Amino acid sequence: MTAATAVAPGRPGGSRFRPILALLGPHRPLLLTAIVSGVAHHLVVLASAGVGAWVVSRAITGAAPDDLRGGLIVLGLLLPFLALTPWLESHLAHMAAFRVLADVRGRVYAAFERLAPGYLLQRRSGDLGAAAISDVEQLELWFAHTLSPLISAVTVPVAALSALAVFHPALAAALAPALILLALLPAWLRKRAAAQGAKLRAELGEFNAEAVDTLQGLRELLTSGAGARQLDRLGEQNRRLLEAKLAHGRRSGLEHAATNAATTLGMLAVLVTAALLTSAGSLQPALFPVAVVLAATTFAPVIAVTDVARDLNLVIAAGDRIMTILNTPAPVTDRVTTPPSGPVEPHVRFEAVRFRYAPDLPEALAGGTFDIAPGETVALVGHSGAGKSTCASLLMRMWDVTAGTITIGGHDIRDFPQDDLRRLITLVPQDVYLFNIPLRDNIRLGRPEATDEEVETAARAAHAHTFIAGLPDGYGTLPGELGARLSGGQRQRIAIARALLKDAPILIMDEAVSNLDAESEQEVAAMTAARRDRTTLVIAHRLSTIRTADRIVVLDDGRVAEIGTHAELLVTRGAYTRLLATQLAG
Ligand SMILES: Nc1ncnc2c1ncn2[C@@H]1O[C@H](COP(=O)(O)OP(=O)(O)OP(=O)(O)O)[C@@H](O)[C@H]1O
Repeated sequence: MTAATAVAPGRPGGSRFRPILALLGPHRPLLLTAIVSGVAHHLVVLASAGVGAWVVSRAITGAAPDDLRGGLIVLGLLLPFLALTPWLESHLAHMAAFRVLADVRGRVYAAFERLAPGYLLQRRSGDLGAAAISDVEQLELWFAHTLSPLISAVTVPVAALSALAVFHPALAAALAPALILLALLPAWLRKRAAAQGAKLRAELGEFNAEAVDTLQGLRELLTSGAGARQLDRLGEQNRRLLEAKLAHGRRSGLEHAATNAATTLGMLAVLVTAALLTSAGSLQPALFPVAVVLAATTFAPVIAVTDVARDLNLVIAAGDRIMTILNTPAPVTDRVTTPPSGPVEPHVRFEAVRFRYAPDLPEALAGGTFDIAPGETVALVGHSGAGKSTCASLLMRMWDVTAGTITIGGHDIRDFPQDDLRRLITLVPQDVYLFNIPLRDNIRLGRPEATDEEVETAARAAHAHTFIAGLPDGYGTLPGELGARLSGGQRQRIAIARALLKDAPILIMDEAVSNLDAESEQEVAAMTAARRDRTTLVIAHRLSTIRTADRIVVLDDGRVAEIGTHAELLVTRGAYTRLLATQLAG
């Protein structure tokens, strides 16, 4: 799925905002108070402008100072509210917005974990980064700068129109068309705006993904001489992003110009009507400036909201992308809350396991049955795509089997809560990811409470201590500082130290395919240490690992072709022998 297709289809009308509003959660009262303050602010501005204009027009038409006192007292009383209400609105709206943003960020990252890895594999990490960071940031526009002005933009014109109607209905009638035009403008352009917003956010996500890809693969690009080509791809994506931004800007500019035209027309209409009414004697001369000032003040909240409304399409698109992530069902869910009672024997069994990654894809596993007895090492071998990694992923419940069962100690793995299941299993992957925290904390990832001594003991057993101790900062070294200076083997030994420290009874090892020739004695020794007394499933590529395994399961196109020891399988001269001849390194 690309970023573009990850965007949920547009929903009509106000329902487009409902999911975004639902993100408010417990911060609703805070935002409501901000909205009330915002509306109060605009009404106070309207009232003070009207009263001010009235006082001025009375003064210049020769009213006695005593006649002005009432108006001046009202102005004095309104003054503190004029100062206080905008501050309250901005402060509370930002407080609510930032809290919502923090909550949503947390929920998006929690969703990443819940969806891992099935959904994440289908989306590019740069695009996910965009969802997690910039899409969430985009919501600030809605919560801090849109909701309150939106409500003011409705209430203030209603109040102004009512006041004008009291002066003379014709004044209200003169102002109404411009206000209606302003209200309809965003609605007219909404469809185009929504499509542009979705496209812009999607192109931004794709650009992020492309940029992250380029940075992550910089070494490969340089060594394969593909740097210029990748730069072209990045340039092409940049051009598409620019086009999306320009289209968005063009519509935005058009909306801005139309807003100005409607405002000017509305002002003119009120001015002309008031002049005609005054000269006809239907409006007190003192109310002429009041009517004009009221009309002018009415437009301020409406213009403020049309200004932000121009970018609302981006908020909707960002909200859609976030909701897509939050609403995607997890590929695996807990069906129990407690694990089976009593000790669990680390005996793993795959029983007629069938699995396909999606209903329209062929079966990756088509009925595999095999056992790994407690303490036994089983090497899973087979050609590329035979289903080895799929077996490991299913055992860790990254996905659920389509048919058949996987059991540990006789219990279906679906009868364990996922956290309990993963406490029983540790994985040493092919590509070890090291977080940019000290090596010692990288090692204690699975057991944060482990002491420094325990970390060192695990590192010694994994034959990682000598090279770590040789680094200037030893166990305090940040992997980021090391850059690419750690070899694949060293990374794997750190992963083995992690596994040893976690001390789970079941171990899955995904042996590195690369650098088979560079296999060091230390790595072999580390692997042997990790396997000792553990039920071990090795996705094996090295002949030395395979030969020392207790049993070998040969997979062929998702089926178990043969099971036996190295010596036994050599005798049968079947799939294993053919595999040895063509693929396995010694
Ligand atoms: N996330 C996925 N989505 C769809 N199909 C997948 C996915 N992962 C693997 N497959 C497919 O499932 C089949 C088994 O793949 P798997 O990765 O288990 O093979 P493997 O034996 O581990 O291969 P290799 O040695 O190359 O890693 C292959 O046809 C592969 O293309």
